[in-house]
Amino acid sequence: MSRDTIPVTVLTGYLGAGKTTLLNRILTENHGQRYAVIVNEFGEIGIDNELVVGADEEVFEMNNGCICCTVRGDLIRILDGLMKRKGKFDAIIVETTGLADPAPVAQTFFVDQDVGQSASLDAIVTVADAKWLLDRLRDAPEAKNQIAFADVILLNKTDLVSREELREVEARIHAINPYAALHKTQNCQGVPVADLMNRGSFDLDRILKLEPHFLEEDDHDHDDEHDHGHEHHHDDHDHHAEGEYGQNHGLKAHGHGGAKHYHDEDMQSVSLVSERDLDPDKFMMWFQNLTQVDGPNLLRSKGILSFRGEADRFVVQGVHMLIDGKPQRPWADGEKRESRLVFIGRHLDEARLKTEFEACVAA
Ligand SMILES: Nc1nc2c(ncn2[C@@H]2O[C@H](COP(=O)(O)OP(=O)(O)OP(=O)(O)O)[C@@H](O)[C@H]2O)c(=O)[nH]1
Repeated sequence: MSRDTIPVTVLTGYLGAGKTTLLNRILTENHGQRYAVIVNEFGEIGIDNELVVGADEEVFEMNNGCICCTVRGDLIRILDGLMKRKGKFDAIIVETTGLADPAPVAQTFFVDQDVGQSASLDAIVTVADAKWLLDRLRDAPEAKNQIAFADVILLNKTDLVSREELREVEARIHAINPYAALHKTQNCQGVPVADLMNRGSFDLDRILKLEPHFLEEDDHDHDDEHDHGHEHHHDDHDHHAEGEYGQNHGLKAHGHGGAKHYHDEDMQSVSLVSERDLDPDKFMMWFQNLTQVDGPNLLRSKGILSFRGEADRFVVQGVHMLIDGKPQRPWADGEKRESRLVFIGRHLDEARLKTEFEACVAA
């Protein structure tokens, strides 16, 4: 890696695995580094940037689209803009949506000339959810690429699984990618930041074995141009890891130049906003019930809420039916008190969610 280039860490992992938890850890630890942070979200209203701590860092939002498709141009523009302010930060962290395939994001640092001259991909760090990863490897195409392309993997949420389950997930990860450094974590703790950042661990040769066309220039825009055929790639090499990686049968793939790229087209997001305060009891009862009943389809929910009579903003999080809620910080003077909630999942009934959310407004 050239000394003149800014190292970039791509933080990936499926919905709700713990990316923001890790990002917050990195930003709050005393390591003397200054980071510029780019956060990409699938929902149209930004929640993640509000959950990132550390007022010192500048956080650039990229909402309403997936970084590896429609908003990849935004990534290039933000990176170009950052490069004009070199010297103000030591490294860049890009947190992708849980639905992003990291391949085209990584590719940006090699095929875009301007970006490649000033920034270099240091590592792809993937946070994997010990509880849900095996399910997602079965039904979510992006999850497998996130593991396959990783240089470092945090197998997180070890508290939610038994030792046997953990061993099984670990074996599965190892079968897909035996090269990545694997750390087992709870709340992404315990791995020194120095093991994650500025390691120069991105290994282009390995990626070229996975994705022989990785360095080819894009030959069309980054619009959602999906090829509905079945892709069977990487069948031609013999290592067991890549052999397993190649079994993405029946998934919808589209290309960015050479890099094939998988996407779950059924995934949708619903964003809800209320300018009127919510009733905490009504909301929590609805949210609990919804996540229990619709949990299998509701992969991720998160919101920042204004509860009637409460001085603090309230943050709710859900990954399937596991939910969590806590006060965050007081609403600031002059800050607009509004509630924002995002659901990401399959077969979501937007009209119903909206009606039910509105019914939680305090009387
Ligand atoms: N039980 C448990 N919960 C965790 C752990 N790590 C994170 N969480 C919780 O999981 C939820 C999702 O964590 P995030 O860090 O927001 O996950 P994310 O990957 O950034 O989520 P998206 O950006 O929406 O894909 C939050 O409620 C976290 O508090 C863990 O090790 N154990």
